Amino acid sequence: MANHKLDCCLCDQKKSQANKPKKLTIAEALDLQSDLLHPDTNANTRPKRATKRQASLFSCSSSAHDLRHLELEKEKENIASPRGVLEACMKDFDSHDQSHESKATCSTTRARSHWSKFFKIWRKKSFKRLGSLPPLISVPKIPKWKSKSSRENQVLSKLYNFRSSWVTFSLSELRNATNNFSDENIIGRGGFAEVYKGCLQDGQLIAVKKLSKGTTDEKTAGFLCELGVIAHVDHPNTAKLVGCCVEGEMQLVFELSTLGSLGSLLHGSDKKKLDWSKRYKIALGIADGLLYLHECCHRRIIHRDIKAENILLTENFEPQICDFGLAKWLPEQWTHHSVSKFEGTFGYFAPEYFMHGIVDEKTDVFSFGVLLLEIITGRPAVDHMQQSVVIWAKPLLDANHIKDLVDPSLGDDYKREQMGCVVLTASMCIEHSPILRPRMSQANLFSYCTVVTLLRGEDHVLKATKSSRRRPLQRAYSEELLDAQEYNSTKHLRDLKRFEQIALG
Ligand SMILES: Nc1ncnc2c1ncn2[C@@H]1O[C@H](COP(=O)(O)OP(=O)(O)OP(=O)(O)O)[C@@H](O)[C@H]1O
Repeated sequence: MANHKLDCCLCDQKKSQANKPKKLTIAEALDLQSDLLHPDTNANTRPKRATKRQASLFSCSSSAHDLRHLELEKEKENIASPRGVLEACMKDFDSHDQSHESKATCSTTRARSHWSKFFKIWRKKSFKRLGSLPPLISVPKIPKWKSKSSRENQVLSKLYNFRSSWVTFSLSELRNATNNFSDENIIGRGGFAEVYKGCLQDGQLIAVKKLSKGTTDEKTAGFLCELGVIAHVDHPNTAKLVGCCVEGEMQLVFELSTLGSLGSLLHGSDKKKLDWSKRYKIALGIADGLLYLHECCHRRIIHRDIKAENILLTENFEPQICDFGLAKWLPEQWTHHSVSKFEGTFGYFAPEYFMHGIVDEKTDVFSFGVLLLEIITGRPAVDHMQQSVVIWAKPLLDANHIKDLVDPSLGDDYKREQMGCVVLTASMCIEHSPILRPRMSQANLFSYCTVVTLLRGEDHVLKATKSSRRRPLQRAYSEELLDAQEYNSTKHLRDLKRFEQIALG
């Protein structure tokens, strides 16, 4: 699960260790982020770090842990978050058995009632196949006077009728599928999980994400968060959940993406497989997936960990966004979500997230811009010298030196017009002011810039956007914040210093 801390491993630990973002101290992270925000800033004006580094850096580690704990507690109480909804209803279900009255608590909201029924069925295991969870807005209001069984039947019929199904697996089924979780079947390692390749009895290839790292609380929280979000997600460019298992360790089962992650291809020995047409297809697909999460699905979802390792590739090089362990639902009326703890992957953090803990669509857009730079240049977000691709690329982007930006392994083998569109999109997405960054509906403009895309009939994004419940174009909180103050270099530096002080206690 993606509960990264700045002081812990910042990316998955796949066999190829080369070119991976490295473990950074807070001070190093601050320096890098300062560079990222101010490539031109004189080194003397950067936050000093030598003495701070000596200050026991990882007192910070324990305070971060405490903050995480606090955040978990807060989220448990917040029924607007997937974790909150799930846990509240698990609790309600427990108490339901002891007292008939407590049922009323759960039925105070349709959402909680819905989840409560779900858990009841799931735990009793009276059947194995469940419909994926319908969007909460579609759950019918059930009059309180109706009998319990009548209400249950209505909810169940909704569950059955809702789109594709996912399965509750037994541990023995997953053991059989993965050769008893043999090391040879491991295809990925993340901060909190090992991922095993497997094959079900009917021949379906699967990836089993076994949450084996972290405390029980962390594992449970990560499992509930990812399950709560992914159950609402259904798009060609998002990972496909097959089911889950709660026997032994908690496990999520996905369709196998045979080519693994974009990160492992782009920064590994199989880079040659990624010619320009594939890279372009991948960029378009990720943009479609992210647009769907932000603006077209039932919930407004901020992924919070868009990076090359979290983009899976099917055998046709169709990208699928995975790892929803950090994802947040934002209620419609919320301008943003604030976090007090930094989770995600260094090198992909938007400035306003790093400085103010602001999470909204624009923070994902920034990460998407970094990802586009990786696709164009073939460089990792942060290389083994801890150099950020953003800092490296910025002068070349500003001077429009496209030839110097392009991955040397591509040579001249790319379509100029497509490359121009992707470069332009990347440079817009990594603007340090979120106001200047496009939304995904705009970031996706590049998919309409080329004849190739139009010939392929990829107007589905436009259609999807039109047909979806369009939200009024609300200004993001980060936009308001930066509008209210002229965000200049001096203020950036002051913010950096303040953050350093908070981080170092
Ligand atoms: N469905 C899948 N098909 C193929 N490989 C997969 C699949 N799911 C995950 N992987 C591999 O496992 C790796 C880790 O998966 P994932 O990112 O979900 O784990 P995590 O513990 O949440 O990681 P992180 O530390 O990034 O949060 C991926 O980068 C990918 O290489």
